[in-house]
Amino acid sequence: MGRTKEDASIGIIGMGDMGKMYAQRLSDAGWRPENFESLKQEFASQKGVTIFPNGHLVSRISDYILYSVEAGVIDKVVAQYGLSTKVGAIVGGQTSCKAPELAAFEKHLPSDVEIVSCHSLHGPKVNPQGQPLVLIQHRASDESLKFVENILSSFGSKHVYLTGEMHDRITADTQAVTHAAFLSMGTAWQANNQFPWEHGRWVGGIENVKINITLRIYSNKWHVYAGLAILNPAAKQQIRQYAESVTDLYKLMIGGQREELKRRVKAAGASVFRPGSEGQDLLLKDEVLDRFSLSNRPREKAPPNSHLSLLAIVDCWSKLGIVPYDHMICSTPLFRLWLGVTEYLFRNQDLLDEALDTAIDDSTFRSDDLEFTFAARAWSDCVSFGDFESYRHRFERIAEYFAPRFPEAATLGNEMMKTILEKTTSNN
Ligand SMILES: NC(=O)C1=CN([C@@H]2O[C@H](COP(=O)(O)OP(=O)(O)OC[C@H]3O[C@@H](n4cnc5c(N)ncnc54)[C@H](OP(=O)(O)O)[C@@H]3O)[C@@H](O)[C@H]2O)C=CC1
Ligand SMILES: O=C(O)C(=O)Cc1ccc(O)cc1
Repeated sequence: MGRTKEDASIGIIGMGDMGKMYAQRLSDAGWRPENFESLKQEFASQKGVTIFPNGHLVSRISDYILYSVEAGVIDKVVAQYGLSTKVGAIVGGQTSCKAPELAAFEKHLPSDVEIVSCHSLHGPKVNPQGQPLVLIQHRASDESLKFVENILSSFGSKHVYLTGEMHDRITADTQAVTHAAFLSMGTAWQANNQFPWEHGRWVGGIENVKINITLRIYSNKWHVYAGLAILNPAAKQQIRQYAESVTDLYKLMIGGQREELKRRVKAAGASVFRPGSEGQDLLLKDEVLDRFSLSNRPREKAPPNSHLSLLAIVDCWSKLGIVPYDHMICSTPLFRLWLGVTEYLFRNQDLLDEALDTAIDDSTFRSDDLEFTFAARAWSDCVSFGDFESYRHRFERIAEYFAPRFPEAATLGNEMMKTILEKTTSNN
């Protein structure tokens, strides 16, 4: 069948945040009866978008059908609508973990249907221009891949071609472990009953990024983070290694093993931040980091921090043989910020030594670091057990604690993301 972008009909099943973002940029969209009326109103003025009452009606008329539902329900939803797919159509998914999505397609779609999946590596409020967009030619001709590429070209994203397996391995590094670190920071702050920026110890620079990103994650939907961690086989091992690195380093800190701590952290640093990179520009700089503070204390008053979360991610990358710069092409904004603050610490020897000495000499951080260690292990267990409900429970309990602060953090966080993203593109 001769398909051209102009006469193609595109259907989206799952009109949540990402589905709506796609629909606004693309064509036809479909939804289920309970949301039908409100979506019809919401999209009434959007030219070229038709809201249908369910996924059957979307599937039977669309040339490209995109499932944009929670990763945890993909099998159920494809089982529901897959058989209604138009003969010869192409199907894809926008879920964050491809193993269950592609398995659902193989299991439930008729054999004449081709499969080209995708994944926008950013949230629904980030401008897709220049951000990575993964394309997976799973069961499709080159012509069909081109057709999908053409449809999605209006996003202006950078196309990255991967298999489903490669996608899951890379996003376990870039997304799942990054989220585990920020989730653990929020858990530790909540356990110690502190809004960190109201506390003299948590101000300026790196701390701004930690706080803003943590609040950003907790103000989002739990299922996005649960799905991409629990359903991704590679993520469990990596999150476990992060928790082990946190625990090992914490034990060295409370044991007063300065030399061993320094040796281990510096060896890890040398394997991640290879010699020769000293002259390169840092992803993040002081003036950018300092601009987005929820606290009103100036930088000079910011006392040193042990930065256990950052020391541990470098130890974790080193233990897993991960060179994070290799993943830049397939990175999310949060990952680039996370790498940016880590690099900021590790490429400044004075700052790194100060953090390591603080970790040994200054007991002010012990209770925070203890709670952080508990939290990293608890999130790792939660992901390993694969229990969505306990993940949800943990996430929502902590989100509730920070909820009164979401509005101010969102305003500042959005500005911070925008400014920092301009400086940390996936080209770096
Ligand atoms: N948010 C993000 O930052 C990103 C998310 N993703 C991925 O995109 C996917 C969607 O995420 P997001 O949009 O944020 O989440 P949302 O919760 O906003 O959207 C999911 C949507 O799927 C709908 N849905 C569930 N079951 C059905 C069904 N049987 N028929 C029709 N619709 C159904 C839900 O409807 P209802 O609410 O009525 O149940 C909901 O509107 C996820 O897999 C996520 O991992 C990818 C990149 C970024
Ligand atoms: O940047 C991040 O890691 C986010 O938290 C936003 C996000 C969430 C899920 C995705 O599949 C892609 C991006």
